[in-house]
Amino acid sequence: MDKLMVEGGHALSGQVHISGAKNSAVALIPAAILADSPVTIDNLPLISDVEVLEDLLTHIGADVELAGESITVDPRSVTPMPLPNGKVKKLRASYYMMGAMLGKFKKAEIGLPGGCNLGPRPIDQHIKGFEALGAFVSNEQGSIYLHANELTGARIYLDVVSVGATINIMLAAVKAKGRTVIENAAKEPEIIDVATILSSMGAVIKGAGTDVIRIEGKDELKGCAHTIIPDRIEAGTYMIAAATMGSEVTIENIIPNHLESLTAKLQEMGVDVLVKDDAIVVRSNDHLKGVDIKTLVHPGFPTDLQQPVTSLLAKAKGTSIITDTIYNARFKHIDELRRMGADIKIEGRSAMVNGGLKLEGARVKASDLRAGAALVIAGLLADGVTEITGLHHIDRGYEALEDKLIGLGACLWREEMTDEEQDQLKSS
Ligand SMILES: CC(=O)N[C@H]1[C@@H](OP(=O)(O)OP(=O)(O)OC[C@H]2O[C@@H](n3ccc(=O)[nH]c3=O)[C@H](O)[C@@H]2O)O[C@H](CO)[C@@H](O)[C@@H]1O
Ligand SMILES: C=C(OP(=O)(O)O)C(=O)O
Repeated sequence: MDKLMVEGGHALSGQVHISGAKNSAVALIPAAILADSPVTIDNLPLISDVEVLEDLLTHIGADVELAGESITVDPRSVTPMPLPNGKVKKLRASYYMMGAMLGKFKKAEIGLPGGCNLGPRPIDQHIKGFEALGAFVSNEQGSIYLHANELTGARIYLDVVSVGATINIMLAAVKAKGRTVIENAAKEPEIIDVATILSSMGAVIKGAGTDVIRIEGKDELKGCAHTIIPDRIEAGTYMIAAATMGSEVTIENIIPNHLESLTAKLQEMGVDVLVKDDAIVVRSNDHLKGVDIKTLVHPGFPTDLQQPVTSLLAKAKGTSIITDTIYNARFKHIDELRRMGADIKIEGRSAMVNGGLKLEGARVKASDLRAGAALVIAGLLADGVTEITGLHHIDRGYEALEDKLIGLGACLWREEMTDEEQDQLKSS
């Protein structure tokens, strides 16, 4: 088991290339089994969530071939084999195997998903959607059992705007008889990406990216080729790192309007942000001021950038309040930032950051993916060396994080943990 050592104080400059979106990739790979012939997906992020999904698809009989950042899934031998806990627990998005297998086979047996521990993450809206399409759903001993005699299109109003439920219902509904309408649907760019691949397979989907999505089910879907959109959260993480430590950093291979809410907040703080066609240039300075931020569904400020941006707010002078309206317990990074000298208090769903204090390197633990990103950014800023454990969380969602940061001039490296350190980590 490794820990990440980050030596702070090095300015960042240069270009960083952004990978394909994790939250698209993890839906597109399960979607591939809906086709009757091979599906090729390009711009694949090389992250552990993707590796686990490849294993899950292989386990159910798909022929999966990887070539660099391209994956080809031949779904012709796939069977509705149960996917119990184990690998399924390693990521959140294994829940997309429910929608995809229900659509394909009218049955599925899948362990409850894992993913970042951000407080309660129910899947009641996914289940409500599957039931509306005609599935019988039960939850026994940590697994969800789904089966349907027939899937029939339905009108489904989501009580909570949910990315996962919207996509999962789309995956099942493309194979249902007749029309499905999802109301109060999520509008994140990854939903449009899923609609695009399903449309390339021959599905008819209208309204993805708005809060009403209409789907005409099809008996057969064909193979296709698809390129994943850039990862707006990875891009946002590098924008925040650049705003924290950058002289001039260009974030390349992105769709800038996916990042408007972050761009606006950075500008409000006094960061110079130049938006180009497929890149953003971030120039920082030492006179940043604190701002208030509220996370919202897209196109609002993404909850997945709430933790990384907290490290930047710790640098900015004055008080900032950051409120997470999506997850009320997404604050496990705060204790660790405090260990590094940050002055942050939590009140309900908000963190109050008294910024402008010096941070010192410390031993800290990443409790989840974006907490890890927050600690790396704090480590870049802090005096001395920060030791970060819990790297498996970071590896779920950031391709080549160290290489990309080293390319910008940061100083960081992995070291193997001693047996004693591993024991301490397990008992903490
Ligand atoms: C793999 C993936 O794409 N993960 C993203 C996805 O997670 P995920 O799809 O799990 O998040 P949702 O959009 O579903 O969750 C939004 C909110 O709705 C609640 N909820 C959700 C479903 C449900 O059935 N019932 C319910 O109450 C959740 O607890 C949460 O408070 O969107 C989140 C919100 O943008 C992001 O943080 C995650 O990075
Ligand atoms: C919360 C996240 O991921 P997941 O939903 O996969 O746990 C994230 O990407 O920040």
